Amino acid sequence: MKNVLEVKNLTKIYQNGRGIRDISFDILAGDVYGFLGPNGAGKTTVMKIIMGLCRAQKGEVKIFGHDSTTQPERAWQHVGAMIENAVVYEYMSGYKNLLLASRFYKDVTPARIDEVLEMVDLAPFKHEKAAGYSLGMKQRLGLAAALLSKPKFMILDEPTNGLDVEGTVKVREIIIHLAREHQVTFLLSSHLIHEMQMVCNKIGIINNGQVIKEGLVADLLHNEDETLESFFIKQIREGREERAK
Ligand SMILES: Nc1ncnc2c1ncn2[C@@H]1O[C@H](COP(=O)(O)OP(=O)(O)OP(=O)(O)O)[C@@H](O)[C@H]1O
Repeated sequence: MKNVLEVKNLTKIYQNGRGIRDISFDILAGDVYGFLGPNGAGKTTVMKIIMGLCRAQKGEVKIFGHDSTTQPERAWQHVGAMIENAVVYEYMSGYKNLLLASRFYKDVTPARIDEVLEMVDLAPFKHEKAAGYSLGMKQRLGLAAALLSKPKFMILDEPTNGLDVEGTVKVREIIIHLAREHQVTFLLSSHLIHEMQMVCNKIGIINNGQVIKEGLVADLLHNEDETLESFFIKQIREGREERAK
């Protein structure tokens, strides 16, 4: 199985002394990799570095074998990402927002814009100004933008942030469909651990800027009663007790 993402010894310490330390992990083709961690653990920082939105002090990132610092265009060529909040121009319609986003890519046609609007259930609202969209609709517009170029690897930071139950289920269905039918590989972060258990085959738990546990969900959960949520809480509490010693 080929490596889609290789992260090695990534370190970034902000001026306040917080950040991430020596983070390493790989994502293989076909993985739906869930990044789990409490608030402030470092998930967004890792994703931002992978996408070149901030710079690491140490370490390297390779995407499809291309170094993100020395070969950024090749590294990000087949990547779709939504990190932190969706970038939405409020004074434009949903459709025009996507038209603007499509200029970054060579082959995105108006038909593809309509296709992604359908996928995220925004087609009926496509000519309305985004200023009138709810938070969940803006989030779905951001996801539509990330889907535009038919990426082979998607990085989604809290993709269900602000979505209602139906929106959350919709995002889950999109991820499962793309992973199964189109072999799209994913790196996802979410606080909704139950959601992550439904879509991810592999997880990495990050706490205090370090990966403290990683593996296939099927290998990590030892008995039928154990859920990803109970496993996660156990790891975080054990880590806290260890640090208190
Ligand atoms: N620009 C910044 N300046 C200073 N500190 C920062 C900055 N961005 C993040 N941090 C700190 O780095 C640590 C990791 O933050 P990060 O946003 O990566 O965590 P996270 O796991 O994504 O959190 P959340 O689940 O709350 O989104 C936190 O302690 C945070 O306060």
